[in-house]
Amino acid sequence: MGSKNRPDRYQVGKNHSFWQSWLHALNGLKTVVVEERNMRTHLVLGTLALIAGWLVHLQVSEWLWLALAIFMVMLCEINNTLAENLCDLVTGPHFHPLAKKIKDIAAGAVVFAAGFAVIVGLILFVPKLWALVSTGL
Ligand SMILES: Nc1ncnc2c1ncn2[C@@H]1O[C@H](COP(=O)(O)OP(=O)(O)OP(=O)(O)O)[C@@H](O)[C@H]1O
Repeated sequence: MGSKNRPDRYQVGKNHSFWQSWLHALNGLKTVVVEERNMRTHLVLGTLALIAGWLVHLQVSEWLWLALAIFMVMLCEINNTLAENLCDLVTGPHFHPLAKKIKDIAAGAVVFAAGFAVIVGLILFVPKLWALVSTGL
């Protein structure tokens, strides 16, 4: 059955099972990836950071910091998408100062988390790259 004909297409009540909740949650994540270019950028950068971590043999605690940084950015981007969609639902195509405030704050949270990720990246990778360069010289 195509997605357009699924019985839950116009569902407004509670989910009937754990699996239905799970499917809707996965669908929400897919929507963020498909609709938000910034989320795809975060995914690419996060993957590159994981590959870099594997190349420089991060320790377990370092992997945890890296994972935290990546997840924080993505969580904030998901939240940002949520705020954008809620504002668009309420205001439609019209300007509203509160919509601007909400969207700008949600975007600010992404920048804040990205700043944390940059700091974590610098702390983890700069010493290892420095050690590689200095042993290579
Ligand atoms: N209805 C509105 N009323 C007032 N300002 C708005 C409204 N919609 C958008 N804006 C302003 O335009 C900016 C961009 O809008 P929006 O967040 O929808 O686009 P976006 O390109 O998806 O943003 P992002 O780069 O954060 O993902 C907002 O941060 C906000 O400043």
